[in-house]
Amino acid sequence: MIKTAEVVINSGIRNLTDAFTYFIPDQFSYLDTGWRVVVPFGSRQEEGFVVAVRSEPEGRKDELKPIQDVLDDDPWFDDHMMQTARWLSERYLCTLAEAMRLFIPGKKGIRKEKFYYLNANYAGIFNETRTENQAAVLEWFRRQKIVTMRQFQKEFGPEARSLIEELKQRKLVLCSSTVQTARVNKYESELHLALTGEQVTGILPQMERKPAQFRLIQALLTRNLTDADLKEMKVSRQTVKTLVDLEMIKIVRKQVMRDSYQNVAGKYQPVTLSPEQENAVAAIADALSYSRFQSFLLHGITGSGKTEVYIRAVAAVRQAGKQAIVLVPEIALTSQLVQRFKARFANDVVVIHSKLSLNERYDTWQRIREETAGVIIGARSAVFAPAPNLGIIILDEEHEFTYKQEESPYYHTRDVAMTRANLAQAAVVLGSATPAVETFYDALAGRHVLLSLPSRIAGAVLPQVMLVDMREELKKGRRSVLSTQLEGLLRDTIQRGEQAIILLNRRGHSTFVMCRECGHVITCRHCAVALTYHYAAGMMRCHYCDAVEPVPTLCPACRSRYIKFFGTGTQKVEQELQQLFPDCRIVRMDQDTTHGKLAQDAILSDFDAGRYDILLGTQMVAKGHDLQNVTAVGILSVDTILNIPDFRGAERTFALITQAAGRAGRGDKPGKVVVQAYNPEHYAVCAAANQDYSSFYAAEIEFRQKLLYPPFCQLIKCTVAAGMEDTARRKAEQLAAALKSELRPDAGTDIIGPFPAPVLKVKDRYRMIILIKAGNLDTVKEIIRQKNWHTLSDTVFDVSPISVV
Ligand SMILES: Nc1ncnc2c1ncn2[C@@H]1O[C@H](COP(=O)(O)OP(=O)(O)OP(=O)(O)O)[C@@H](O)[C@H]1O
Ligand SMILES: [Zn+2]
Repeated sequence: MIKTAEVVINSGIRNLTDAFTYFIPDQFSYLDTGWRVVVPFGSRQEEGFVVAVRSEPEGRKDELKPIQDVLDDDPWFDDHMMQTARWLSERYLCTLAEAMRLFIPGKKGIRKEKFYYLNANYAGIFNETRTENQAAVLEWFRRQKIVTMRQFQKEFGPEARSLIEELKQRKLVLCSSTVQTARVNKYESELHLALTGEQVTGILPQMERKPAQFRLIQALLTRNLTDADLKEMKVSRQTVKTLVDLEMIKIVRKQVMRDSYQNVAGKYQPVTLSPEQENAVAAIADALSYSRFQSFLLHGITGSGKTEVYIRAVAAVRQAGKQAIVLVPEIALTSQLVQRFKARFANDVVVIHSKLSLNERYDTWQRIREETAGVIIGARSAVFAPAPNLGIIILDEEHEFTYKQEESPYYHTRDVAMTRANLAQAAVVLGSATPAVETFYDALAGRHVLLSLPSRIAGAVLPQVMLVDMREELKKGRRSVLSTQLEGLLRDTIQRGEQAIILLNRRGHSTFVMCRECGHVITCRHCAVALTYHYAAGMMRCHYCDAVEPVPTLCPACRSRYIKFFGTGTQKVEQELQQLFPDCRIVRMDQDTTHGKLAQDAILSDFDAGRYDILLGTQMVAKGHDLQNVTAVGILSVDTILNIPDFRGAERTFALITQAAGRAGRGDKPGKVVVQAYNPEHYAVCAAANQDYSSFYAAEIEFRQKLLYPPFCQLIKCTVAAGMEDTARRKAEQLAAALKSELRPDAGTDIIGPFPAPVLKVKDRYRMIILIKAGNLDTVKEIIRQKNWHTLSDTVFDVSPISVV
């Protein structure tokens, strides 16, 4: 019998749904499910994941290719990860490899490197073809034996590439490639004593005449020393060498873990929990003590102290020797939370985010796997952190849409968290002031234990909200984007030396550029949307594909000169504010001002330190910040979201207004909020102005039930894209027809569309949408899988989409 492995290939190719069988050579006989390996695949070498091993008859050996190499010292995927990956691939219609790669740092575990060497038979050809230049290169090659392109470029500069190509064509130089793990460990040497303490005491007196050696040995008696320590102690290399040669001390190579958050620290100020916090913590701790799966919805109004509850729950988990994953919607906007956790748990905390280098990511993964890190903070991908001993997963601001991945696999972090925790018999805490409608529905149905924090900490109250009807303002002849009421509120606030936040969910200066004569709106060449005017850059920009164009002086349609800017973005509001309050210090925060790595952090901490009076920006300004001196918030026409034809429009509007309003009056001074709306009668706007989740939920759940939307049905959004509008339409119609004919009429499934996406063209691709609604998606998914529709290159199936448009 021989041993074989079923391997899925980590190549990122979506239509590679099958596993391939490889022969396991004797030296790798220990291989089992979950190992990462290198296998020959076509003419290349690829990374593969072993998903099963078998014994097969000897005869099979000749048909199979062998596994070439093994990537790690132990299996990367444990049993729970494997099960979670299988579940992901079932639920979200992706391949097993696509699901498994979510668990590894970076998308690939291997790196390919090409190297070049002289053709062994070169001598003959060499003599005929030498030019001076080539001779020099060949001579260099002969000395180097094997070179990489990088080494070659270093020696021969920018011409290197064409030189090598030429030599390759003449067969003077040959090329081959190797595969290496993508990971590069970092090591540091450390000095240790090679003698026992007793031996040292014996010889120390004799060393007094050698003060440098004496000092070094004495220091080593208390601790091991790094290079940095030696430098500081001014110990010379010679001293070290002498003692090493005498075998009194030894140099030990030690792996160092890179951690860019190592120096983030703060002082933890223990607080006395409010009775409600106390209840919540007790309920979670109770579930933890039984080590069984339990999920909680922590519904606490803004400023009710949810973070403190998370910290206590995590402390309980750590005390039990288990690990905690704390998920946040966006790491760049969460430095306050990270600081509070670092203050409490110091370097037991690791932070995962997209800007980590691949190597730091590997180090972080290692610390998690070895359980030397117990608190893992990160955005959605951190739900895949390889914690072997999981006790709790927390989702802060669980309603945020960033928890849904908008590319394949289209997973929702909340669902993954529930699945992982269930396997690990761990707890899940979903925290929010404005829970997702589906989450609250599940809590009422008993699927999550509902914990409430109905009041703000330490007697602080929710801010007073004033709802302003902007249509009335216009009737009164006020054309400014700021209502009279908001202008008054800002004036008072600044006069008192307090701060204000203004939210507008559109960046740029003007949201479209139009010819007044013929009505022509300037649109992107690649996308079916109007270009936005950006004042600072003096350019128009597409918010879908980032294309930039100059503002024309003449209308491209009618040659008129009456080009005008319409609509309002954050840049324009900034100008208007500056005109109204010339002495006021204003800072803007939106995608245009936050390109740098820590720009958002810097803006927030400057604002918190009082270096500005007004913080103005897109939704970024509304998220979770706890700023003591902010007493006023202005919310400008956020209800335009309601015009987007999507069933989550009301939920988004309610959450955004409530969260933004919740930034006011968190310190000891009361807050005031002005909400400017064009739809002030809409239940989402009214309920948000009253900061009343229950009345919003009651209205919203009725709407969802009436029109049959989640949680009363399940959805798949299918998008068909093509370079030509006709092609996209035809393909979508064919797919919709095929779906309908495959489904039995009584299957309780509804196929809607195809209809054009609201922005029909993005990046030169036309997009048609088909919506599949069903009480249960199992049959539909089975059909899609059988027909292999999910592997079509121009078709995407988004299971449980965040929006239907
Ligand atoms: N028991 C307590 N005693 C005193 N202060 C507390 C207590 N619990 C929390 N706080 C403080 O109250 C403030 C609000 O808490 P926190 O930021 O956790 O609220 P939150 O519920 O997360 O709010 P949001 O949903 O608006 O982000 C913080 O400054 C926090 O330090
Ligand atoms: Zn565009």
